[in-house]
Amino acid sequence: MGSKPVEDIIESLSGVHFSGFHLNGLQKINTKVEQQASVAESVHRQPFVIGVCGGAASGKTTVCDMIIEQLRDQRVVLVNQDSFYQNLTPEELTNVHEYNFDHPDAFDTEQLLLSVEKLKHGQAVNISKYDFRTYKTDVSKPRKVNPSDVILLEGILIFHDARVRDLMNMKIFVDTDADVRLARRIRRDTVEKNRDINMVLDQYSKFVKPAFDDFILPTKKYADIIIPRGGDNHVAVDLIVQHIRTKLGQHDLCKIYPNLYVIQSTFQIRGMHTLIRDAQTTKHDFVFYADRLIRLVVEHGLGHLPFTEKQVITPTGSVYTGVDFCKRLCGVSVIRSGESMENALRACCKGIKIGKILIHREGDNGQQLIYEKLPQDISDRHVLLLDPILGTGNSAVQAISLLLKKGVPETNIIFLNLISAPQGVHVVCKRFPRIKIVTSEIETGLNEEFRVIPGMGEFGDRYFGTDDE
Ligand SMILES: Nc1ncnc2c1ncn2[C@@H]1O[C@H](COP(=O)(O)OP(=O)(O)O)[C@@H](O)[C@H]1O
Ligand SMILES: Nc1ccn([C@@H]2O[C@H](COP(=O)(O)O)[C@@H](O)[C@H]2O)c(=O)n1
Ligand SMILES: [Mg+2]
Repeated sequence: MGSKPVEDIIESLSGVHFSGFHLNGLQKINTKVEQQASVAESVHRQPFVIGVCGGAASGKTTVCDMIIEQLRDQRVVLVNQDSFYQNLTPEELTNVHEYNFDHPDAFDTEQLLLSVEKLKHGQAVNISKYDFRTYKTDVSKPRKVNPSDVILLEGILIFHDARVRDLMNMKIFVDTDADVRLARRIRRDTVEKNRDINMVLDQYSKFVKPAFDDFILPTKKYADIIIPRGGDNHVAVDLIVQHIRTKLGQHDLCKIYPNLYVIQSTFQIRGMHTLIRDAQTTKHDFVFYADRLIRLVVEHGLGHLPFTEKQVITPTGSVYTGVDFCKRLCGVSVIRSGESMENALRACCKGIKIGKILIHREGDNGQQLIYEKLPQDISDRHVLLLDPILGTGNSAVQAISLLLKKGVPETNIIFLNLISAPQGVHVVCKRFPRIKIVTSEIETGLNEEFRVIPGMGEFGDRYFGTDDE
């Protein structure tokens, strides 16, 4: 390898980076679909689970409906604790007015746990709807509940069992005055459930009120958020939805590594990814949409540079207090695919110096740095390291190690890429906890050939058009 000229190596670069599968035949991709799907299943994103508790008729369902309505662009499912009411024995059915529907034992909590755990792990479950008239859960055809981004768990005793509470990422208690709850309950039970008002009042004083005091109210302390006035409280619901959106926008890895930034996904961004990941996309379109995405990543990365305050006078003679760009910066591209990001960086930072690093994989010896050309004063600069794909993290570790050896402080390095495999993120973030990584999507993982999946193929070949047969 030592005798091979740099140009030859650049020519034969497909396979240098562990990034994306080679486009050497769709058959290869097809035979791997099953395996990729199983990997995808095992590393699926954890849904955000929200528990909504409160007394009967406090407005739990109403609050859930409001959240679902506001999150209509997300996949949200509502799981009602009512669906896990135990079926009554014939004897209990005969004396149904003596049955305590507000006691924790009235629910099949083991079944509820099983269902929610399955949903959390990305599996669909069948959940029956509870029928308040027949007191049965199995009368109607069970509803197939698919795994979703958000799971709302609603019920009077949903905070009672610690194991169920532990499945929740957020706990909401709907706090509505007892008289309002009673008034609503009377209306609901007499009108919707066709029950006799005396029975409703009897049930309330015998079971509902004592159970509220003994089992429901004591779980209010577990709530992260208490909503007074239930569905009338639009401000509280708006804040909750905002929080859920922030959490959904964050990849689980961002919670582990605070220096990992995944740019906020939009349908435009998803659309661009769809195009560049499609093996059928033409070179022209690939370059066009990759450039758009790269520009977004670069702009986001620049946002992490330090700034100084600056005041200017506007044409109206007013003072505008703004900021001045960081001047001491440079780019470093990892040849060859990283060079695809240089134009976007130049377009954003006029006259920016851009250095280059070439890393090659040789046999089983791992990555080898074989070429570097960096600005002499690089140790005084903030460095934007450019490589569109973070796969195993081996190339990134080589590149970052070189920068550190050149005296660049770890905190001055911002690594920009289009897609990152979790494995690469772990490797880089653990080894260099103070660098920043900015990416536009986190991948499912790596296949057995260490290629990123779902990935987008050999980026350099597709971008520079060297993947033609
Ligand atoms: N803010 C509100 N104003 C008026 N009626 C309401 C309000 N919130 C809920 N309700 C009514 O009260 C009843 C109980 O509300 P619901 O959301 O089903 O409570 P829960 O799920 O806690 O039992 C329903 O008939 C609903 O239409
Ligand atoms: N067969 C049943 C089952 C339950 N209840 C009452 O429903 C209340 C819980 O439902 P929410 O929608 O209000 O959360 C609870 O207070 C039970 O008493 C019932 O009346 N009949
Ligand atoms: Mg309800």
